[in-house]
Amino acid sequence: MSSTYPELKGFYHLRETIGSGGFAKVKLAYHALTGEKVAIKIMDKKALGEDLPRVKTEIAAMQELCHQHICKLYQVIETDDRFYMILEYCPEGELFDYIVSKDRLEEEEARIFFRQIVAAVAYIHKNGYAHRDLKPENLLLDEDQNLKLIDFGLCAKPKGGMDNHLTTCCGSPAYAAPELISGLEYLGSEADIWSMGVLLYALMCGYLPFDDEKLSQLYRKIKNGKYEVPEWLGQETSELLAHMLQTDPKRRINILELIEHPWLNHGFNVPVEWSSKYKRTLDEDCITELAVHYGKGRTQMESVVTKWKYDYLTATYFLLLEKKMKGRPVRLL
Ligand SMILES: CN(C)C[C@H]1CC[C@H](N2C(=O)N(C)Cc3cnc4ccc(-c5cc(Cl)c(O)c(Cl)c5)nc4c32)CC1
Repeated sequence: MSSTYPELKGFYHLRETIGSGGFAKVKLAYHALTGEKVAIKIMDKKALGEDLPRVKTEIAAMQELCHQHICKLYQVIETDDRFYMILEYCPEGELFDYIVSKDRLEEEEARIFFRQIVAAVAYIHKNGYAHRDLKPENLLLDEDQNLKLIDFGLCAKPKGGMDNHLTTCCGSPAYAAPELISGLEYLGSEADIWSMGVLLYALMCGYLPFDDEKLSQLYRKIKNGKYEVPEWLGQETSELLAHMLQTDPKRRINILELIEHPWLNHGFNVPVEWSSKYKRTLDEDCITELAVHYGKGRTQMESVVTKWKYDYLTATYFLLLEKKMKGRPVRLL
């Protein structure tokens, strides 16, 4: 098998295919030095065709974004024919399937998930990115039922910052903001808020606020902004949704108001923790273990790791840190 993917031999032990998305195949694998599970997204350059830029966009974004509710990128391998992205493994799959399996979520469970989604989106906006394809299919569940945001292929980092407008119409139609589908200039942050409104509705209803087989009809419904409010939503949830699914982007709730919104904070005495739990400073124990393993001095090890080349060393450092955060021994095999 490893002859098919020679670049992985000795570094990762490949297992079964766990999913495929468009132009990518995702396989389960074990990182040889730590024994930790990873997901490897494998893309064939020829098959990518004009989607090649999306891969570069996704890689660049994920190398910059390091957050507890964003799927972690550990390593990138590029060959003449392929891209490999070594990613954080999320065994419970897509949030989409979880909602379908439960028909719809109770308010308390929806709130826990939505706080994690808002935390991830606040973090990427703070770092100058708009995701532009927020939907339950792009939110995965890890083994602790925590959400991890994926698929940054359509994200944008507007030149000059988030106050600058975008024009490309992209993302999934049912989650797309009215200004985005009208071909108008739009702000990525405002479009993401709309998509999160559709997401919250889908979490609590199990179906979409705007839906139609005919794309032109769907667009008309989105621009009209009218949707059904089932009685189980309750007053406060309906008000929040109305403020997120506001067709005028200038009157739509913004991310800072969203973080403070009473609905998000019901039963919580701490606001949404949107900053990253990953520290800027290197973890001593991980550096020590790496230095011993590679027979180098600590200082030399630190300077090599901080180059963040997203090579096998970067992956090994992050996976050692993962082991430490899960209370497992910080040891290389
Ligand atoms: C339909 N989608 C657009 C793609 C689908 C591919 C399989 C994937 N998956 C699954 O479907 N399991 C059932 C298992 C699974 C486990 N861990 C994963 C870890 C990362 C990813 C992942 C996939 C893609 Cl295409 C990415 O761009 C990124 Cl950043 C991350 N997918 C995983 C994954 C879920 C999404």
